[in-house]
Amino acid sequence: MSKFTVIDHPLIQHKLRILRDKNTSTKDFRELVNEIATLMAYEVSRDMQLEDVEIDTPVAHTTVKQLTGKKVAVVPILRAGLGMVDGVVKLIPAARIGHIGMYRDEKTLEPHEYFIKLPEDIEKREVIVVDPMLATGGSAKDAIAALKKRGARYIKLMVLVAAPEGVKAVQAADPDVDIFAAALDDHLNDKGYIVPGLGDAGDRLFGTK
Ligand SMILES: O=P(O)(O)OC[C@H]1O[C@H](OP(=O)(O)OP(=O)(O)O)[C@H](O)[C@@H]1O
Ligand SMILES: O=c1cc[nH]c(=O)[nH]1
Ligand SMILES: [Mg+2]
Repeated sequence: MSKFTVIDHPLIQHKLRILRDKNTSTKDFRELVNEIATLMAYEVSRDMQLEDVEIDTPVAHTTVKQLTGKKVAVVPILRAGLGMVDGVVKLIPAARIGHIGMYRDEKTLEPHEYFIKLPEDIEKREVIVVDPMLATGGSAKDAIAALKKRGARYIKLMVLVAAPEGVKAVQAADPDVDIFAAALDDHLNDKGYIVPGLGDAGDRLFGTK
């Protein structure tokens, strides 16, 4: 079974409270999604490997740590995942970016893939899939399956708001994929929206409704 971690740092909780408010503007919503993504990336990257290297400071010769190991690819699930990319890249500037386009049919709640473009060496990279919302889990599961089909092996999923249904579904389908969320909400309503949630993340990010 994969790990499910809620990163409930006070700064994240405070920013998420503003994000959830229906009166928050598109401009603020966009900024906050990126800010929370940056704070979460700090924790999501905690297990990155380090190696010892020797350097000279102005005062002495010493052994220090530097990053080694796998390079990173950030893969947003379009559209809403795009809102988190800059926030993650702020901390991991050398990351490559892949894109997976996915929309959820409003009636059936089934996900449909409409675009995919990944870094060529995706099989060697640690992949951080980003999407603000994990609802039924259908979109995340299909995105992960599309990545695995193309060779990706080291995958993490980072979301802002998760529903218990979505966490369970991804853990069952992908026991190798650790999930990180800023909050675990209560349930899904009959339209597949997370309750209390924050509404339609894509529409709020891009101002389309
Ligand atoms: O867990 P699920 O039940 O699959 O729902 C979650 C998905 O729904 C939203 O995308 P949406 O389909 O609204 O597309 P958008 O990002 O273009 O708005 C959200 O950003 C997730 O990708
Ligand atoms: O609550 C939800 C569920 C799916 N997608 C969203 O954007 N919000
Ligand atoms: Mg949407």
